[in-house]
Amino acid sequence: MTEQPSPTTPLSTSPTPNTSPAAPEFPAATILGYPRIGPRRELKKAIESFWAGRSSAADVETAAAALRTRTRSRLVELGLDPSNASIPSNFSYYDQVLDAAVLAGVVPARFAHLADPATGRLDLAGYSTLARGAGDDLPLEMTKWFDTNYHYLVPEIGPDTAFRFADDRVVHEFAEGLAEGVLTRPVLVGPVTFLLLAKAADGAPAGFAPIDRLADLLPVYVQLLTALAAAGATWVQLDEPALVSDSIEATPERVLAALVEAYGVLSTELTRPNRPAIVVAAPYGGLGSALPVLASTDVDAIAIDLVRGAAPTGPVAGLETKTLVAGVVDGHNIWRADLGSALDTLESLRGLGAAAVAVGTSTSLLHVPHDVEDEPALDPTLRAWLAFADQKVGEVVTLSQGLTKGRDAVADRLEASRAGLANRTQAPGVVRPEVRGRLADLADGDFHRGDFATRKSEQAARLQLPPLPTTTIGSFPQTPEIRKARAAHAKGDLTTEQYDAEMQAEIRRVVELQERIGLDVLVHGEPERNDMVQYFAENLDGFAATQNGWVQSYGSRCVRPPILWGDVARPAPITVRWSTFTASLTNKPVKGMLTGPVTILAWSFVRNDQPLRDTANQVALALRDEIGDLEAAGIGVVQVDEPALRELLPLRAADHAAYLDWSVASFRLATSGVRPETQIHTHLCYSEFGEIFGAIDGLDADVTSIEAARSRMEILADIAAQGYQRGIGPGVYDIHSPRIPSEAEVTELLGKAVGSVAADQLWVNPDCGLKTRKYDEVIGSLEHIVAAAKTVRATLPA
Ligand SMILES: CN1c2c(nc(N)[nH]c2=O)NC[C@@H]1CNc1ccc(C(=O)N[C@@H](CCC(=O)N[C@@H](CCC(=O)N[C@@H](CCC(=O)O)C(=O)O)C(=O)O)C(=O)O)cc1
Ligand SMILES: N[C@@H](CCS)C(=O)O
Ligand SMILES: [Zn+2]
Repeated sequence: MTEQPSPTTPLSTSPTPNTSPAAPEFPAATILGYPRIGPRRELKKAIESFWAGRSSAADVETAAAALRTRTRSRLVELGLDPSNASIPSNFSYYDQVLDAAVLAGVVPARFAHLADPATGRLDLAGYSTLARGAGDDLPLEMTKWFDTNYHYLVPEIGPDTAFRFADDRVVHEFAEGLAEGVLTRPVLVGPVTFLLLAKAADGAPAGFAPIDRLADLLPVYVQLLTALAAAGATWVQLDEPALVSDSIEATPERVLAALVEAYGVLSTELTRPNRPAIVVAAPYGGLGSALPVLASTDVDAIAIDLVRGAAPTGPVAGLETKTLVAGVVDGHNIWRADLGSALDTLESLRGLGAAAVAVGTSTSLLHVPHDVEDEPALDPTLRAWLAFADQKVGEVVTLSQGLTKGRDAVADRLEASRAGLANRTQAPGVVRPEVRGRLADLADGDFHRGDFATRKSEQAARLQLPPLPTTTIGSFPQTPEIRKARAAHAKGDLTTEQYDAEMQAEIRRVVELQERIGLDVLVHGEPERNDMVQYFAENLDGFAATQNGWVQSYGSRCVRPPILWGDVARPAPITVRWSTFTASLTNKPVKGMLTGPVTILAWSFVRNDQPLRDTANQVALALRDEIGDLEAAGIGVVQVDEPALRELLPLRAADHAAYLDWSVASFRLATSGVRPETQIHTHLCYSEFGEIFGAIDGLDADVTSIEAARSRMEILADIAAQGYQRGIGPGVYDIHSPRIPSEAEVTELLGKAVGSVAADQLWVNPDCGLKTRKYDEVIGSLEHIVAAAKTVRATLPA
């Protein structure tokens, strides 16, 4: 964030014809992006230290620059060419969509005072405030990035938003690479996706959509491309994943028209060498009808996802002037590629008539950990089946050599790939007959509970709850002490007995706190869990956990997705001792807490050798046994979280029904073995749920808690309109923000809720778990929630 960008100049209204000289050759091997957080989460540590006031913005910049240097030199070492734009420059301090907003000066009015009045630029503190909020000023909304566990910040755009080229960090980082002898390829969110992912700013007239502002935004991209060309960039990558999704709030015609307009302007308004050559990348799925449209524009290369999407079956008009970048190496999962069949695919693409075919990854490698060689504790047999980001770079390089020099040139690596895959099918644990037998014996009755009315009255008699019962979603703050204890236990500095005693002490504190605040259904707070998926994976057969396999989930927050490699079974009860210990501390009902099968799959790297339905049902059977044990131990309420139910929804509408069929069935398989008086809850968050409302109903949970605070309960009207009968807990406290909602605010939200759904359906709870919050925020918020529930209860007819 150093140099001054040039002031905005208006675009001429009639594009000049494209008279550019031929584009420079696209690199034969590339990746669409590389992890940004660092192999030891260096960026997370640097930025969190800045937020905590322990270091300066300059310290963060030093750490970030070191990370970028390391990335460039590592990619050269792995075989990418430093001289031909094969190395992406895709750094971000928090999120690439936020970066695009900041680049274009899209700062919501509530944060406008943070920007430099002359340039519109934000410093690191201002940039962080957009992401994290300040006082009563809410941060940008965060939501799922396509069907991944990455989350982006949603830009707010209105009819009057002034676009300007406000931040040239991308240019600066390009120049930084060049100074080190590496000609990188800057990567940005493309203009169409940027606007399609944005939401209308508050106060925008009905019917306004951010994509209506495309013509006003494009001059910023023109200026950016000009600045990049002046700095020496030969290629720029514009990511347009919105093109592969049907869940975008615009008609397909509108999206395609925007595509033509955007790339028409960008490729003809400027002629090379006044702009870099443009590669448009479409990760996460097939382009469908957008491919011929994109091919008809003057962009210079198109990167397609051939892991999720299929190659076109015949020549595509317009491709003859473009490079087709074939994403044959999976950027989204960690299995080693079948190099032989990838080469078959690459060779077949020659028939499409493209000017050249280059080898790439299907998506950015943002979604996979850095290096499998950094996992010394992994079983060597399993390790040989895996490719993390660094190994995928090697695969891309090998494939490009195979494509250009012939298979003989890479025969040894093709053979190693084949042998690795052959061994995978034979290894012990991959197929367990007893698990397969149990699945084969399932009958329809295993997926259904009895009727809801009976369940409702039996549960009411057992639980004796007041109207508008209050509860939380499960986790309480994961304090540094808890994390330190877990790290010490892992190192052997704390015995298991000592560790368990510390966790029990934490549970005792959490129970006392909930009783003091007056919550109705208590939780144990999940202190013993490093993560809601990893913890279960560590306790189930068929999974492996990593030590350093961190993947960015949002901002500075990371996860270590487990590797689901074999048939899944539960060797012993997992949560029962924690829940029964909790129940022994209180007379109030205690809610057992589990993660559901779909979410366990969504947040793991899942085996790709059998249908997801079968893997989900294996996980579901393990959970069904766990729920049975909780019930037998006297736990009357069990919550099975499915925050990722919406995340795995396929991007193409045609694939929805099949997905919802298996995902809903796996939840029901997990939860339908209980007696009517046992209350099953589920919890959903991090997404818009309108599209899958029928599936939520189909889960047949007695109570569903759902994110709603930020959208001010809008979802409830839909729920009521659909005749939903079961319990519903719309979140009244946005846990993504450090802000403590006032009692009056929660009372107002609850008042709205009782106006939408029947009071006897309504539960009162936060939006999500409290693990990322601090105790001082949580205590105040929960006190306000309980007080508001009491106030609204008093208004209900007797
Ligand atoms: C609910 N969400 C989740 C998603 N995905 C998951 N897999 N899990 C989720 O909960 N997706 C949607 C949402 C939002 N996403 C996230 C993702 C990540 C976090 C989060 O808080 N991550 C933590 C790391 C959690 C973890 O694994 N903790 C471990 C290790 C902790 C650690 O860093 N240890 C230190 C040593 C400790 C010390 O000495 O102080 C180390 O290893 O260096 C644990 O607790 O044991 C994060 O910090 O990023 C939240 C929501
Ligand atoms: N039970 C989990 C759900 C998060 S989505 C928690 O409370 O953290
Ligand atoms: Zn949640």
